[in-house]
Amino acid sequence: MEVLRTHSLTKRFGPTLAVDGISIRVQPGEIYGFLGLNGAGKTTLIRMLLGLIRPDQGEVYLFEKKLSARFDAWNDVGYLVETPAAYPDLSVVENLQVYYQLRRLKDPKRIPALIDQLKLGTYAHTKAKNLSLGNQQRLGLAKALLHQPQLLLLDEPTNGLDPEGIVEVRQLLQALVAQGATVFLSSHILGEIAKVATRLGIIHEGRLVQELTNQELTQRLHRKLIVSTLDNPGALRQLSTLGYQVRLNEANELEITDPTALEQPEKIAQVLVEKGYSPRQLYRWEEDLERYFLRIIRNRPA
Ligand SMILES: Nc1ncnc2c1ncn2[C@@H]1O[C@H](COP(=O)(O)OP(=O)(O)OP(=O)(O)O)[C@@H](O)[C@H]1O
Repeated sequence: MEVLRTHSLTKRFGPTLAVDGISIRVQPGEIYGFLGLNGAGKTTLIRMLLGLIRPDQGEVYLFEKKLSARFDAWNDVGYLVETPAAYPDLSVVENLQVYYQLRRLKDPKRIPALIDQLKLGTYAHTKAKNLSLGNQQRLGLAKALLHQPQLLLLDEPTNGLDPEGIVEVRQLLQALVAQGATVFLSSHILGEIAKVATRLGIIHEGRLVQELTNQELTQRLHRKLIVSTLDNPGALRQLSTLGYQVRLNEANELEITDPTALEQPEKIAQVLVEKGYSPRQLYRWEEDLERYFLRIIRNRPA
């Protein structure tokens, strides 16, 4: 069963095509990370997944049920979209009590357990309007989790959190998935999302430009061996003669992209020493995630 599926989902705001024919499938137990720059269309997509805005075209299926006015599985969905809304003059506990009653929950231990889980204990009686952005986000997450939903739809869930909070949310999501939940979350930071998502969708200008697993992401990062000697043009000729893929970069260093050279850089060092081009420096360079992300969105087909 697919927990979430969209078919050619499209939304236009005047001249802006905010979401352009997006089809995605999310399986149970996945943490699907939806990644895009500001304005890429993430929030619009999540709002359509929640029925908060109506698509111009396409369909959404949650738990294989088509989203419509008759959709009846909202109790299985938890969400956090943009800055979480809370009753500003109610405390953290009171805010959660409102949602507890609206959801007709019957487990009085649930609220203290969540306050504990989201490390909101110190602020339990603080009015929502006086919380920091990070703690408002924690309260938003607590509300999303209150009814123990099977599917969580989270728009930028780490917004406003400090590095420790980001790690805690990551661990929390992993724990929820271990208990059987499925998560769909958006972010504009690949480095962050790559740490938690099992699969990634990259969105740019409303279009899904790439989908890949975390493993595929690691394999697709560019890697090269950077070498410098006292005579780089001479070393380049030597290595080319031996059949290596090598070039001089803008800094006049040797860049070797052969997989064999990357696996065994010591062989390159040995060859260069034998031919009289002793390396002064030799290191492996790996593309970072942000560079990868920018490369993918810039190289996309028109
Ligand atoms: N209600 C609206 N009216 C007009 N344009 C809108 C509306 N909502 C979104 N847009 C436009 O649609 C595009 C996608 O916006 P969206 O908020 O979905 O992007 P996003 O990826 O969530 O960005 P961010 O990370 O900044 O929230 C943007 O160009 C935005 O200006």
